[in-house]
Amino acid sequence: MSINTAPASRVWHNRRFRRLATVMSHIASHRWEHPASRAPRALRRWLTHPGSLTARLIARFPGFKVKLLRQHWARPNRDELRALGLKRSQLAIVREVLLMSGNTPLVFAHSVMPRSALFHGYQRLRRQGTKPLGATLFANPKVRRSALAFRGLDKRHALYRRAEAEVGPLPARLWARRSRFELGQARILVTEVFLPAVTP
Ligand SMILES: C=C(O[C@@H]1C=C(C(=O)O)C=C[C@H]1O)C(=O)O
Repeated sequence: MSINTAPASRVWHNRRFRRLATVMSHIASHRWEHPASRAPRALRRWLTHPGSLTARLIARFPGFKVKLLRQHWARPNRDELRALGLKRSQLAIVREVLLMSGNTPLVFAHSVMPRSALFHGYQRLRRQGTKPLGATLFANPKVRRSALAFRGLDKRHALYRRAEAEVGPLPARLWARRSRFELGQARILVTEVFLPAVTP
């Protein structure tokens, strides 16, 4: 019977390396990334569509409507603060909607609009109501959109849990995209979580 005679230090280093590899792969699977290559093929065209998601949904689904869930002052999630360059203490208006086809939810959208953006550039968004955000943003030629970033979401992510709270049980993994809409110095962050009905 061979006994593992590797010096204790090498065993320790292997354990440490395995732990580091586990942490790195956890971070990697929880990073917003640019290629949507890991997303299901059927969803990739939706995820990477550069234009208005509202317009694309209206073209493909009957009875489009925006169900406003809430639009309130709140503290953005930690990864949203980073994406908008905000400090932890800074509040923003958080707008959450379901984009629907009749009574079927298609997308859970979560938009973060910092106070500075609402008073310097995006004044009209304070009273957006059930008018799709995209109708306002894409109508303004001065608005610039950042590159789209993508990630898979599961129960560990706050936006997965919010979507599930609104629409009920969901598949274990959803795919989302997000981008910044910039108007001069003003910027808002829009995240769209795609629900199963988008790719029936
Ligand atoms: C940015 C767009 O606006 C859509 C409508 C939203 C809303 O009304 O809150 C939020 C995100 C988008 O899915 C778009 O149509 O691309």
